[in-house]
Amino acid sequence: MTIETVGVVGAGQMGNGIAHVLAVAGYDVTLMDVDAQRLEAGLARIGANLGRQVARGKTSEEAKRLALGRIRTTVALQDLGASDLIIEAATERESVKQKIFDELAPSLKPKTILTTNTSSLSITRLAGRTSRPEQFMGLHFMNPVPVMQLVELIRGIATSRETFEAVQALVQRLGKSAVVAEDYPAFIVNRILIPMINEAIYTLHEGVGSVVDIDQSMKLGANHPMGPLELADFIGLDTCLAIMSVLHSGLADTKYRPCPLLVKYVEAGWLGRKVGRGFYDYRGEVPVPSR
Ligand SMILES: CC(=O)CC(=O)SCCNC(=O)CCNC(=O)[C@H](O)C(C)(C)COP(=O)(O)OP(=O)(O)OC[C@H]1O[C@@H](n2cnc3c(N)ncnc32)[C@H](O)[C@@H]1OP(=O)(O)O
Ligand SMILES: NC(=O)C1=CN([C@@H]2O[C@H](COP(=O)(O)OP(=O)(O)OC[C@H]3O[C@@H](n4cnc5c(N)ncnc54)[C@H](OP(=O)(O)O)[C@@H]3O)[C@@H](O)[C@H]2O)C=CC1
Repeated sequence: MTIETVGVVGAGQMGNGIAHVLAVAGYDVTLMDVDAQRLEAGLARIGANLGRQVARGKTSEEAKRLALGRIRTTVALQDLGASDLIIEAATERESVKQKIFDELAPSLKPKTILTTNTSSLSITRLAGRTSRPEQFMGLHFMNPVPVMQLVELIRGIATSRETFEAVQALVQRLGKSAVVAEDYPAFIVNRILIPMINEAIYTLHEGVGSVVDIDQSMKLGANHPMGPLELADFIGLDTCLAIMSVLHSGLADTKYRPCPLLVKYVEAGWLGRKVGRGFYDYRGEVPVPSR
C-alpha cells in the first residue's frame, strides 16, 4: 500500500516535528490536538524551524511555503479518518493512547495503517485493543525530529508484512534511517538512554555532583552533545518518568526504579524545557539550575 496522506495526533514537540518532516517530504498532513492553542504553537514552531533551515541555506523559501501549505490542523479526531496512515504522538500515557485509537476507529478507512510514536509502551497491547492489529505498529521518531536521523520500527505480534513494508518505505522517503526493535519495554534507544538519565538524576540526588558538573562531565568527558540533565529537560521529565515506570514494571527489576528526585520534579510540574523549568530554569536569558 502507498501512503500519501498522514494524520498526526498530538501537536506537542514530537507531533510538530513529525508533521514538519512529512510535509517537507511531500505528504499531505492533518495535525490534530485537543488544544487549539497547541496547534497554533505547533504550526508556529514548524514555520520557525523551516525558517531556520532557509536561513542556513538548507531549503528554499518556496519549499518552506509548499511544506506549510501541506499541513492542515484540526481539533476533531474524525478529520483524520481519510488518512492512509495515522501517527499517534500524544502524551505518553497508555489510557490516553487507547482512547485515541478507540475514538478514531469508526471514521477510519479499512486500509488505514495505525502507528504510535510511543517511547516505551507495548505495541502488541495497544494493537490488541484495536480491530486491526495487523495494520498497527510502532514508529518511533527521535527528538528533535527534523534533525535526528534515526527511527525505530517496532512490530506488534500481529503486525503484517504489508504494514511493515509500507511504513518502512515512508521512513525511507523521509530520508531517515530505520532500525528494527523487538516489542519489549522502551525498545532499544530508551532502554539504554533513559536509565542513563535516571542514573544522572540519582547522582544529583545523592549529592555526587551539581547539575552543572554532571552535565559538564558527560559533555566534556563522554562527548555527549547535551548533558543528561539538559537532555532530560529537553525530552520532558514527565516523559522520562513514564518511560522509567514502564521499564520498572515491565521488566520487574529494581535497577529501573525511577529516582525519587525525578518523581518530585514531575509532581512539582517542573517538566523541563516545554514548561520553562526542569533541572534548569529557562525563563531568564540563559538557563540556570532550578535549585
Ligand atoms: C525520549 C525518546 O523517546 C527518544 C528520544 O528522542 S531521546 C532524545 C534523542 N535526542 C538527543 O539525544 C539530542 C541530543 N542533542 C543534540 O543532538 C544536539 O544538542 C541538537 C541537535 C539538539 C542541537 O545541536 P546544536 O549543535 O547544539 O544546535 P544547533 O547548531 O543550533 O543546531 C543544529 C541543527 O539542529 C537544528 N535544531 C536544533 N534544535 C532544534 C529543534 N528543537 N527542533 C528542530 N531543529 C532543531 C538546527 O536548526 C540545526 O539544523 P541545521 O544543521 O540543519 O542548520
Ligand atoms: N519528548 C521526546 O523526546 C520524545 C517523545 N516521544 C513520544 O512522543 C509522544 C509525545 O511526546 P511529546 O511530543 O514529547 O509530548 P508533549 O507533552 O510535548 O505533547 C503531547 C501533546 O499531545 C496532546 N494530547 C494529549 N491528549 C491528547 C488527545 N487525547 N488527543 C490529541 N492530543 C492529545 C497534548 O495536549 P495537552 O498538553 O493539552 O494535554 C500535547 O499537545 C509520547 O508518546 C512520547 O513518549 C517519542 C520520542 C521522543
